[in-house]
Amino acid sequence: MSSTATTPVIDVERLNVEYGGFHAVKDLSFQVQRGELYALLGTNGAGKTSTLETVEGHRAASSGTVRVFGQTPRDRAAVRPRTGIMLQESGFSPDLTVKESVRLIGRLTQRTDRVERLLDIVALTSKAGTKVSQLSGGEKRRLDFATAVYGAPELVFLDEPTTGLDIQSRDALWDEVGRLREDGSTIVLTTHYLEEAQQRADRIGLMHQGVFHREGTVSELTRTLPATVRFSLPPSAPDLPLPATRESDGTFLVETTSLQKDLHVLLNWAQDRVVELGELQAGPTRLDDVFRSIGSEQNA
Ligand SMILES: Nc1ncnc2c1ncn2[C@@H]1O[C@H](COP(=O)(O)OP(=O)(O)OP(=O)(O)O)[C@@H](O)[C@H]1O
Repeated sequence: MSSTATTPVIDVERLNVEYGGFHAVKDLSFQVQRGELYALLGTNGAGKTSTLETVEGHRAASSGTVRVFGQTPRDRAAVRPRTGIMLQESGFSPDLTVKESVRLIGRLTQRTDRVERLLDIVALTSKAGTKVSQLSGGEKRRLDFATAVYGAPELVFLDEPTTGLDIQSRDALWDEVGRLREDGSTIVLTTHYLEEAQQRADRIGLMHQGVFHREGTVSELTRTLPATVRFSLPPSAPDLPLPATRESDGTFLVETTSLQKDLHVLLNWAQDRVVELGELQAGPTRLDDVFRSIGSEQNA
């Protein structure tokens, strides 16, 4: 591969963000490659917004380097036309209509698109002439998304994009993200909905107190923690074939790093001894568990 092909879309080297004496982001380094969906996740106050604002060019780093498309994001003229941004708080003028707001983004970014196409994606066609101030919270989020993906930018930042959206809107949003990715766009996502990140992210940076607690693919992050099997047993059940702990609600919990094998052992045992496993649930480690481990590792 040529060096251009391997140049990351985002390259952050030893980024520090300080507010007065408070060190919010500490020597953070990461890269996002072209076409990746990278999720920046973390506990409250971890430093995600501070990091994103710096990468988006809205905030100067205290030290370290940030490159977007190989250039400094502070050079708005170079980076803005190639970037779509959906912030947590929209900055629309309340007096503009939905259609005018989308058009304005076209002028600001110098990208072209069909306003009708975008309004259709976010189901705001019937609200095209409505003022932004008269939209519901979810409709404003959808308008934010429409403007972020206007003109299919090469890089799209989605800051908690699905907060407050109904299921139809979420599905439509992820469909459009899928289309953008097919065309090679790079997506940076923050969300507190861990399932979304687990399903969709290629890689995750999990921040805590200004540093990465973990970084990697979903399976790299979850691999270090056991999967779980839960079930209840009738009172007279024989001894279990593998170690389990009894929870306060009477159910049994098996923690395992070999989910398939141990589940097989358990099911065979139940079949042979005609034992009914009630409320049986088996599942791989979830990102929630990785998040919870942040607190327990600290307390250990
Ligand atoms: N302007 C500021 N002045 C002083 N401290 C700040 C400022 N902005 C953020 N901080 C602090 O820096 C830390 C990181 O904040 P940041 O908003 O980057 O976190 P976050 O990961 O986005 O959190 P959340 O998930 O709660 O939105 C927090 O402790 C916050 O209180």
